[in-house]
Amino acid sequence: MVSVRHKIQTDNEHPHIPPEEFLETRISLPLSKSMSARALIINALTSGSSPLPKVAECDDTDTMVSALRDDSESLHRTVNVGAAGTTMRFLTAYYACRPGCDITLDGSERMRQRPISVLVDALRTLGADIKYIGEEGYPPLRIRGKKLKGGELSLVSSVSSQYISALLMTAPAMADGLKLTLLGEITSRPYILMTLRMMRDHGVESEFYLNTITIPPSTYRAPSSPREIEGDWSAAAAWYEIEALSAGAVTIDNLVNDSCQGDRCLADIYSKIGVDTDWVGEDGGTDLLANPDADARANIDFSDCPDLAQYVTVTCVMLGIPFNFTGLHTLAIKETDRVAALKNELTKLGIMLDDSIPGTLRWDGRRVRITEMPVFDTYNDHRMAMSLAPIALYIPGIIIRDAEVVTKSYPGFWQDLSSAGFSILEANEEEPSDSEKEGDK
Ligand SMILES: O=C(O)C1=C[C@@H](OP(=O)(O)O)[C@@H](O)[C@H](O)C1
Ligand SMILES: C=C(OP(=O)(O)O)C(=O)O
Repeated sequence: MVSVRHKIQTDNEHPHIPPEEFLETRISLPLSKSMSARALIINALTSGSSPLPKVAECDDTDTMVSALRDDSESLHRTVNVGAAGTTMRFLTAYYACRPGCDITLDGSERMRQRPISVLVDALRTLGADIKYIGEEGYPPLRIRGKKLKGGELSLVSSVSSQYISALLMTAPAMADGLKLTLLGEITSRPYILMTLRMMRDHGVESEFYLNTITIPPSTYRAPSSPREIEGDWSAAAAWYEIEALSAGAVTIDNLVNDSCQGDRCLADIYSKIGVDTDWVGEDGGTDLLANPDADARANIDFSDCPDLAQYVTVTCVMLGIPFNFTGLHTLAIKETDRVAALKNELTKLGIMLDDSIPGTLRWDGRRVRITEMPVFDTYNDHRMAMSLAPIALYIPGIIIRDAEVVTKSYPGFWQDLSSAGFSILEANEEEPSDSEKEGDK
């Protein structure tokens, strides 16, 4: 639990930012965990020695690194992926097509509630041997690896793109390759394109025409120099939020404009709610420049970029920008039910969000005055902690419980916030009661 303050003092209703307390910082973001996960799986599927780029240093990537490292030592074991959904889904397909392995794949309590049947059904149709150990449709899984037959398959694509990426990366090793027809709305499409692009870097061509992706049987080839893993655009969201709320000077060192990460659309989203991006900023960095619009209203579809929703929601409520967000149907099966978590936590700021239409979140701009210092819960979700922390710019002294959750994707988050001028204090778990305080005297 940490208490987050910033030098900027405001009154809650009418935030003001004294010029002498100007926020100025230069940040180097953690590397993309999505690119890292793909680089690691593709590298493991590439025969011979393949140079591996520098990957992210965070819980989700560490889990994947150790699972794949231990893979050469034992084919029969239990692998626990903790809270890493991408790792869970990618390893399921990886082990299913790895002849000779017999793996029990498990995760955190929450992972056991995150559905995986779309992927398991698909892999079984392609010839895989996978059994549910506990509840049907959810981890843990027992996977006995074998050469998969592959072939033609139709798949519901509105639940998670991770199932699709997992199948695509293992497709070249299938006897007949894979012809995958995506049914329904495709969620998180840019992540699928990232997968295909990184496969192409390793010599595997594919065709994505209308809603069908075709990958012939083929082998991955090591590129002469591997694609560098970029700074994480999803992690940049906290800094766009900080810039929007502080109107300070935030420079980011390692953002790629022509990125293969779909969350690059962050720059476009924030240009509509008050932050411009100057790509050729100070000393080669990217400068974020607040450009507030008093009449802004935000209508945003998050189906291509679900990981940005929490940051943009908190930004809008703090800036008083009414919104209508759509494409949020997958948020219920992430680290927590993110819409429910946002609704709960923002009531602590006197804000009522409306999620009566499934997959949407709306706010009409009204708030009621709060009288208590908010103590925020984080629901084992790194993005709850990171999106709520910037509220300290308006309400110094907020408390964030279980602040260490950020290590899932951004272990240096609190350190980076400190260097930007926030003061992060360890808060006592239990406030002393009045009688205890009396007794101390
Ligand atoms: O493939 C990936 O690297 C990811 C895909 C997205 O998940 P969904 O496809 O389940 O939306 C995203 O939310 C997740 O953080 C990372
Ligand atoms: C949803 C996320 O991760 P995962 O699905 O990999 O657990 C995330 O990082 O926001």
